[in-house]
Amino acid sequence: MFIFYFTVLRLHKQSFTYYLRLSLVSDKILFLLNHISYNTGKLTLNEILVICLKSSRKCASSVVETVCIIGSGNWGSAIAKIVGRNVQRLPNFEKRVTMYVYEEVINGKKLTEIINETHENVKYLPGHKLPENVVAVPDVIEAAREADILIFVIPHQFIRTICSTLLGKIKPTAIGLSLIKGFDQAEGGGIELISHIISKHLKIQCAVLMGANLAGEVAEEKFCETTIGCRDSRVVVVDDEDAVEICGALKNIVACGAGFVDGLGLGDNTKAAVIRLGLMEMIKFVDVFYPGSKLATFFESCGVADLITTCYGGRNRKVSEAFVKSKKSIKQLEDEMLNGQKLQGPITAEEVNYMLKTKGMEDRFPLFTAIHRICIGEVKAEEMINCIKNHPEHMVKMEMSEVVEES
Ligand SMILES: NC(=O)C1=CN([C@@H]2O[C@H](COP(=O)(O)OP(=O)(O)OC[C@H]3O[C@@H](n4cnc5c(N)ncnc54)[C@H](O)[C@@H]3O)[C@@H](O)[C@H]2O)C=CC1
Ligand SMILES: O=C(CO)COP(=O)(O)O
Repeated sequence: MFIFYFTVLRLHKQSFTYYLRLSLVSDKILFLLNHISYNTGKLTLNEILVICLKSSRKCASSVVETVCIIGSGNWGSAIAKIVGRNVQRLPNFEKRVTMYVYEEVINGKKLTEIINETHENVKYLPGHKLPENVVAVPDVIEAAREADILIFVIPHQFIRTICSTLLGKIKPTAIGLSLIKGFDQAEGGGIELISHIISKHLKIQCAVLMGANLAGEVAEEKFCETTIGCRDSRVVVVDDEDAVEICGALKNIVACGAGFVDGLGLGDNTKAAVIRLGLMEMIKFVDVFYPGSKLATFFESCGVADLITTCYGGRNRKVSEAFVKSKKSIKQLEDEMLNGQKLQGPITAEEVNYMLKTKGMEDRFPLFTAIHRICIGEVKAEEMINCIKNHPEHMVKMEMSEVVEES
């Protein structure tokens, strides 16, 4: 198994050959991203992609690929806007894109009907028109049945149900791309990556896309980067796809910590400390449980950039701040503040804690542990201060300075 990953900021003419080579096997997922280099004045990803597609064997054999988006929340709808537009202007894609919508009734009318009539997801991405070729479908089997490319973008707690519904109902040749940030609990006290659940249950390859991608800003077509992790034996770069995905899940826990700090009014210096210590725990987590990953991955968009954007502009931060100020439960605030959107951080903290506790390793990840305990009301948010002050990262530094002084 091999992987490639890239940060879109690196796209410029010099790297063209490199991407051309990669695209021969990864063209299916690259088409998503043309918006990212929007307005850079450099060779855009879309330009590269169009040329790549023309050179690919797939194009020569004129295979037409069908895309299905499984999910229609805030991020799912933003992605649908981009994908719907790109398939219209790229060859070799079926123009009709299906989008699975978890049906609900809004002001007496089904959300799927509203989307198909007004081309707007009025609940999860209001104010943005979706392309007319994006069709909302309430039955996930019907939405996915004909798809060659399945883009998974639902809150992570629903992935197992969706996978069991889709089992045996999709094309065996389909490939997956997961945009889902989170984990699931594995039997015996561990965690399972969402892309692994998809691959294992549906028996398809599944790449991941993670990055500093607040959906609202992406929908507004503001510049952003992202990181793709993709296993494909014909692509040789680094074997770090798990780390890309784990970054996306863990940063949501740290964002809750940043929200607690905001709620306590502790200021930007303290928040920066939480972000830094959170990053250190993310690195250690991957080192301990997924050894062999590359430190460089944490400096891609999926790592430090996503951590920063979520700790400043994300929903996990926002609700966690309100949690401290209001004394209501996280669940209550999620329902009151997010209008159906779902938080991933508190459940991910619980999943991670389930594993750390089973393995007797809570002490080695004190920030993740404290954030979980605060989320479930076991300790007060003020505990964050002790946790930061006594974090083992400081102890390591002290020991090192003592050694220097002694010598
Ligand atoms: N919103 C953002 O800025 C970003 C989100 N993500 C990730 O994308 C994933 C999806 O998040 P969003 O699109 O933001 O969703 P969301 O939180 O905005 O919306 C929740 C979605 O879940 C659906 N839903 C509710 N109950 C369901 C059920 N029982 N089964 C299936 N679906 C159900 C709702 O209909 C809605 O579409 C998450 O893992 C999130 O971390 C990643 C990058 C950015
Ligand atoms: O993942 C995100 C941005 O990349 C969104 O984070 P929130 O779920 O905290 O809004």
